[in-house]
Amino acid sequence: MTGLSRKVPSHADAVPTNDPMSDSTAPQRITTRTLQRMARDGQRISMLTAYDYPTAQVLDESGIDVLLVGDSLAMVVQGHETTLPVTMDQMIYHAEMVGRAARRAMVVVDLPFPEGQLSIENSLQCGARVLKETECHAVKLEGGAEQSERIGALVTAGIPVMAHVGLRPQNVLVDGGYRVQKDTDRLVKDALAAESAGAFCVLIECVSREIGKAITDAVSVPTIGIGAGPDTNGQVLVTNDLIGLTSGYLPKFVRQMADVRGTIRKAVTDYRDAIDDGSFPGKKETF
Ligand SMILES: Nc1nc(=O)c2c([nH]1)NC[C@@H]1CN(c3ccc(C(=O)N[C@@H](CCC(=O)O)C(=O)O)cc3)CN21
Ligand SMILES: CC(C)C(=O)C(=O)O
Ligand SMILES: [Mg+2]
Repeated sequence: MTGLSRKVPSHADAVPTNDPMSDSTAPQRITTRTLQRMARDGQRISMLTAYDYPTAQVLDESGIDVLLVGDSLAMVVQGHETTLPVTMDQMIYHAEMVGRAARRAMVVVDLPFPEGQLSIENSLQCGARVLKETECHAVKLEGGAEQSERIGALVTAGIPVMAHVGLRPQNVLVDGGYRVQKDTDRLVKDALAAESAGAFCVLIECVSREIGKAITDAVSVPTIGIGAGPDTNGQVLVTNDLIGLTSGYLPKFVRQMADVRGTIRKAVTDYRDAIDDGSFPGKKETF
């Protein structure tokens, strides 16, 4: 432990305001500046994926700082083998639900394959759709140095960008699988290029602890790791992995903190058994 502490904020921390147009019970929204201040003050940033309204609501109420409408929804919600099939329209549909639910958290939306690889103008259109059609606040884009120009154009247009370096799941077919990334020089260069281009934060996936620290030391924007060790400014996981809703293989970096599949299975089999033996509906559930 490093003695760093993490205040768990809640909706009770709402900042009162005299503005009659603003909801005085609303908690103060996490922004790009909040994240930068947290990183500077040594306060760790928590981030999780969210794909729907009720889940986003409970994550937001629990004090998670950043919600990610990840393109992992292709795998954990849609049941695809990779993140490649999910479309921009589908991302928008889920981003609408998550944006509607989040009151305190900043909400970031992945640009799905291949929207972050086509023309810069196309990426601007996608980023603008996220800001105009959903109540979300930023986009995330896989890539580093080679994405500098695109990141710059998005930020200039008023669209905040989180860069995603290290393992890039949208490259899985080229790479032939998900591998820990080892090229320190290239990874540090990617993060520095993303920062210079205007990214407000760098997400680092699947690298050694040493590389996670080297990147965090090299850049002045916050870093958020997934499988990047404990020295990044924040951590992110796929919520379904965290709560035990994912079936099958879990990456080494996951800590499964609950067994929601088991909880649902028990509720559902209890329900089935209660129908079976005639005990449901009982007196209390009958008019
Ligand atoms: N459910 C889920 N969780 C995730 O974290 C996740 C997704 N889906 N989909 C998109 C990407 C893909 N991710 C992955 C998937 C697998 C590994 C993996 O198998 N890693 C190996 C390392 C192999 C090596 O040693 O190079 C491991 O052992 O964890 C890593 C990241 C992270 N993302
Ligand atoms: C794994 C995280 C970082 C992500 O990009 C996603 O959920 O799509
Ligand atoms: Mg993603």
